[in-house]
Formats: sequence, structure tokens, C-alpha cells
Amino acid sequence: MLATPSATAPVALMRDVSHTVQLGTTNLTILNNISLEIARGSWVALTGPSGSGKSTLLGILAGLDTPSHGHVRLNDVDITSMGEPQLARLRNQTIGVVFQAFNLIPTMTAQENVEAPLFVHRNRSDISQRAKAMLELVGLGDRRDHRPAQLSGGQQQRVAIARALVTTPQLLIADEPTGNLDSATSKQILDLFADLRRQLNITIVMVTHDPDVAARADRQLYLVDGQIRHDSARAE
Ligand SMILES: Nc1ncnc2c1ncn2[C@@H]1O[C@H](COP(=O)(O)OP(=O)(O)OP(=O)(O)O)[C@@H](O)[C@H]1O
Repeated sequence: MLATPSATAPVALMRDVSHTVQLGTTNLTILNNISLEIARGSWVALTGPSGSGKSTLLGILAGLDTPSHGHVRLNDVDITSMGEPQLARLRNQTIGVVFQAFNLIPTMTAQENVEAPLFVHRNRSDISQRAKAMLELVGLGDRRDHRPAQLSGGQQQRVAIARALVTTPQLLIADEPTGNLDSATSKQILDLFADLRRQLNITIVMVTHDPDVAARADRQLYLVDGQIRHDSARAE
């Protein structure tokens, strides 16, 4: 059994995290000694130049990648030494992920895309109802039978958000969630993030290059060369 998270513990925590990959005979340091706490219910924007390590940090925070050094805790549980089956279960319960390119399955309807993560371990009888309710929550109750190609970019991202949140995770990880959208649609998606955060009490960590998008978060982290150069939570 996984421990029940304490309401005050950070939803995610990194301690002295470094990540190095070997390129031929040289070691490339992608993340350099990062320590970070993500408060429950916060909305954090991760910004920084291309190649500064943002996606790598997000992947490690989500338990999709293991750092070469240091520790990551999700809901007060150290995931760095966890085996894959246990980690996969923790990820499924704790984390929802949204990507720039939506990554929906093109042959499936919106409803089927949102149902997909529930097939892992939930009671199958309520899968259809839960996916339907989630699509209604993101404003797509009338598009359940549409396939991705029959939806606009903003609608596809709404389906992806519904799919990420249908397992009731506490942490939503988003890598450039508005990167493929025009500015009006981006604003609608960010408004949806704000609504969902309030309604579902989720924590959001998103990577963005866009200062206007980052400004919607209540904390901004600026990464340079694998290090946190600026943390608005620590600013004067
Ligand atoms: N598996 C890997 N092997 C070798 N180099 C890698 C690997 N993963 C990432 N890198 C390198 O690490 C650096 C950071 O990559 P990362 O994708 O985390 O940056 P980023 O800040 O998200 O960039 P962008 O804003 O362009 O998406 C880059 O220089 C990249 O080439």
C-alpha cells in the first residue's frame, strides 16, 4: 500500500538532483544539483532558454526518468529507489501529463482517449461515466464521439487534459501545453487550468517559453544550464 499523503507535505520534492548522460567519451551534465519543493495546490511555471534542462527536470519530477544523483519524493514517498511496477502505480495515481503535441490516439474517439488510463486498474463499470464527466468538465460534453482529427487544436488539448486528470492525480505536469495553440486558444486553456486547479485542488507544474503563459502561474522558476537561476518564491 502507498502511504496516504499528508495535507501539508509538498506534493513533490527534489533534493540535490543532478542528471548526467554519457555522450561518447564525455559526460554531459543536464541538471546540476537542484533542490526544490512544490507546494500542494501551487501553480509553477518552469522557464529558461532552450536546452537548459526544463523537460528533463519535468520528466524526473514525474518519475519518468531517474536522476543520476539525488532524491525525488512524490507525496512524501521517495521514488528514486522504487522498482518500475510500484513506480508505474504511483505515477498513475499521482500524476497527469499533458504535452505540446496533445499525443491523442488518432483512431479513438475523445471518450475512448479519456477512458484509456482508467483501464489499468480501476473497476471497469464506472469508466464510461468518469470519462464522460471529465469531458463535460473541460467543456467537451458534446464532442465525445469525435476523433482527434475532427477537433480543433484547443479541443484536442482539452481532451488531453481530461485524459490526464481522469485518474484524479494531485499533480498535473504540462510540457509547453499551449505551444501549438494561437494566443486566444492558449488563454482559454490557461483559464481551464485555473478552473480545474480550483475545482479539483490540483498542483500544476508547466514548462513554457512564453512569458505571458508563465505569468499565469503563482511561482516562476528560471533554469539556466541545469541550475535554478531564479525562483520567484525566493525573490524579495
Ligand atoms: N538522453 C539524452 N542524451 C543526450 N543529451 C540529452 C538527453 N536528453 C537531453 N539531452 C540534452 O540535455 C539538454 C537539456 O535538454 P532538455 O530537453 O531538458 O532542455 P529544455 O530546456 O527542455 O529545452 P527546450 O526548451 O529546447 O525544449 C539539451 O542540451 C539536450 O540536448
